Amino acid sequence: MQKLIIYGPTRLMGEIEVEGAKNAALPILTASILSNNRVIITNVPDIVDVRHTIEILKYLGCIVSFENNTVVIDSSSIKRFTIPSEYAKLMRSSVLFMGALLSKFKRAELSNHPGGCEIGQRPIDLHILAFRQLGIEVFEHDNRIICRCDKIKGGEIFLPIPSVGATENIILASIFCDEEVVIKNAAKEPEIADLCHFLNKLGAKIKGAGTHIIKIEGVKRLKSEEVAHNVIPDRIVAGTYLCAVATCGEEVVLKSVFPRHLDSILYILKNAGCVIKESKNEIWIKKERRLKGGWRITTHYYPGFPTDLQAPICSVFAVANGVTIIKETIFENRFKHISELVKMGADIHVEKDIAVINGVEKLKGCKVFARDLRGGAALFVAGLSAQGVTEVVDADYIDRGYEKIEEKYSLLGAKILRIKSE
Ligand SMILES: CC(=O)N[C@H]1[C@@H](OP(=O)(O)OP(=O)(O)OC[C@H]2O[C@@H](n3ccc(=O)[nH]c3=O)[C@H](O)[C@@H]2O)O[C@H](CO)[C@@H](O)[C@@H]1O
Ligand SMILES: C=C(OP(=O)(O)O)C(=O)O
Repeated sequence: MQKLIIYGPTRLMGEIEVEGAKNAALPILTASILSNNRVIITNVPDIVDVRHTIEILKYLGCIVSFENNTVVIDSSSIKRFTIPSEYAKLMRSSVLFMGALLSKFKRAELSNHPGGCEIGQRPIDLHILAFRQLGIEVFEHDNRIICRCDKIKGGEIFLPIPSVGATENIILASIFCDEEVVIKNAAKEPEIADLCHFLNKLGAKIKGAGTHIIKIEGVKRLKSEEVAHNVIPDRIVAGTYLCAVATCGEEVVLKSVFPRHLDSILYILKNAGCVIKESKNEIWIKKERRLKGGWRITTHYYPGFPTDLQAPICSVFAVANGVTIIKETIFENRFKHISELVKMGADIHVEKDIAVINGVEKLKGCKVFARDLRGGAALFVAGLSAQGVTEVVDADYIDRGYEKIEEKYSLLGAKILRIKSE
């Protein structure tokens, strides 16, 4: 078990490089099993979910190395098409191996419902319905999902919800489809566009990534040459830095970032009183005065306000001036950080999917429990700004998606100690 001890209050100053995106790296690493040659993926964050994905790749038979944020994968000796329960349970993105293995072997088995943070029910009904539309037989028994097909049919698949995972799984399963597959109401998240960019480098024919209509023209085979790909910057990690500066104050430059992926949060922070300047790959943020609350923030699919930044933005407005209302529309159980923020002195009330935040002057450090990845990040941000010592217990959740968080924030002046215990 990991604990982070944060000595607040902190003012954050300096420059920081934003790491590669977890939610792009995970599907890209999964998709690499389709390649006929070595793939070299750079800018891969060194986080627990990436380590787990590499374990799965090795279990399947791939030869994988991971050094200096670069993963090299040789999948020529891959022989298995089953993801055992202990791996499936580790993280949500284990479900994406279904689509990739179906393209590779026309068979796939996930021996458990995909795991990950408990932020809602997170069914996979849309993935399964879509697979069936592609002509794949899907059997479900207990939590096991077994898929097989002779070929992947083409056709139109309408998603009633623009699910990120379902969009990615359909794309992965359709690479060798007989006729064109058209996904309507596809998710538009930049991480999906990055996955498609990588697959096209491998030789797939995907058009429309980043829009609501994605078209996959089946190919007979992928190219045989080695492919390299650099993962896009993590907009949620970048957004968390922005929230940290907006909560604690002072001046930071984020480097290696795509500002256009962060429009929704930049809009709020600028209007709340942060001074922000952007260039192509950098964001400069300065916060000198207490921010103005009084906002209504609703989480939405991209390019709306991301659910993954809902928890960190709660910490920002917990200490702003005025009442801010936050509505979580994507996941049913994503307010677990609120009771912990209240322990730190925040004045927040939750009613179903709405959190009403009445900003207080200051938070005070105490012992708090991370219950999921971004909720843990929110407590971390709150701890940086709080008076005194904050102990974030179960920081293992944070390690799923933030690379060496205490080292990165120490570079900006934070004082943080990591304690590992059994
Ligand atoms: C690894 C990864 O990329 N994770 C991201 C991905 O998760 P994930 O791919 O799991 O999220 P989805 O976009 O699929 O989920 C959105 C909503 O659709 C529902 N749903 C989804 C699939 C399905 O078959 N049936 C169904 O009802 C979910 O319960 C949720 O309420 O997108 C989420 C929404 O931006 C982010 O919070 C996660 O960080
Ligand atoms: C919910 C998240 O991840 P996952 O879908 O992998 O659980 C997240 O990144 O905030």
